[in-house]
Amino acid sequence: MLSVSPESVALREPWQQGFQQWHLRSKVPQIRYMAFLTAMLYFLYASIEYNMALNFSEIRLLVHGFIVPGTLLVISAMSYYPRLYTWMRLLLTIAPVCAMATNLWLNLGKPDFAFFAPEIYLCIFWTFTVSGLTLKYAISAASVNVLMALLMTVNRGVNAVFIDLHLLWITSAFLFGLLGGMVMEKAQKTLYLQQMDLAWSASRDSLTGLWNRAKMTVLFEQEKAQALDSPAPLSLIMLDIDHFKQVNDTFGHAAGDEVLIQFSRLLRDVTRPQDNVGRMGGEEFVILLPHTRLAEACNLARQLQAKIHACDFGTSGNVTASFGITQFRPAETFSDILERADRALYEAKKQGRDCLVSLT
Ligand SMILES: Nc1nc2c(ncn2[C@@H]2O[C@H](COP(=O)(O)OP(=O)(O)OP(=O)(O)O)[C@@H](O)[C@H]2O)c(=O)[nH]1
Repeated sequence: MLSVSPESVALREPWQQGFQQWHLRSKVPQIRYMAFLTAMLYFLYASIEYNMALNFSEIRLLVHGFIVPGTLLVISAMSYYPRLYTWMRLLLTIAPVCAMATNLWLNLGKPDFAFFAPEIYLCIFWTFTVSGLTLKYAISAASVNVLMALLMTVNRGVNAVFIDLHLLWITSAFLFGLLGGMVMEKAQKTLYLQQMDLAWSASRDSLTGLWNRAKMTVLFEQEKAQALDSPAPLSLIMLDIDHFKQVNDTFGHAAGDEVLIQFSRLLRDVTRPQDNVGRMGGEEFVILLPHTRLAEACNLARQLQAKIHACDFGTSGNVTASFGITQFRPAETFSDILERADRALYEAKKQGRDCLVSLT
């Protein structure tokens, strides 16, 4: 069973906004198929009504056989076009209200009202659990419907024997519908958070919270596409803490971990929001710098070096790092640019560490 830790939730930025977008998207297939199925059932409803030779049978045929299913089929078709989603939801919110109003208009005060009353209850329940509307919209539409049904039927045109049952069914439809809608939305929220949790742990280094190697590869591909499109420069810094083995050997593995965490925080603080900082493993880090030339990357590396010098890493005191810096060449892969940065870093280590080497 997956658990959603508050820490990772907090690190995931404003997830509510992400959830709303994800939730709306996840509802699209439901809206598509349920609108289609409901349209088919309305065709059936219209044909039964027509065969019963009721009052207003032409109007019933027009409403239940054309207007309502027509609207539902339009909603179903709109689900294929993302740019129409706002209109699709609006229509879907209005549709049950129109269906309810039409039912009351056609049947209220008639002796056979009770035959057609189930559509009222079903409509309320449908809005919450079947329609595909999110809870907020479903509550709005169902509340309007309940108010309308109550105002129009209580003391007006509904048989006194039937009224208590009528009220019971309206209340039940609303409460069961609301409960169903709430349970579904809660389940989807949990699912979304679990999905986010999995995505988070699959892309992050668990010790430092920086991007891991796999995610850095993906980010590189995205930045590369943008760099080629714009076109714009893209640079990379590879840095490695010097003599880190000694930190572990002298102060213990826990102190070494603390240095890695603090070092990562420093990298995040000094870099810009658009820069991607990753831990490639051990005490080796990579920073991908979009819209940055080699000379600018060297400046940033110098700033980092100064911050590292000035930082007190607790038990372990001061540490230094070596830097390999390079700029992206069109058509090269992540392995290619890493290999060049690694050569520069090796050279920096060879030159005595705590220094920068750049390779074009
Ligand atoms: N505490 C801690 N240590 C780690 C972690 N991952 C790797 N190490 C240690 O990092 C050390 C890296 O040592 P080396 O590769 O010899 O590098 P170095 O001592 O920094 O030497 P230079 O890079 O040549 O300056 C090893 O002792 C690893 O055990 C980690 O997650 N936590």
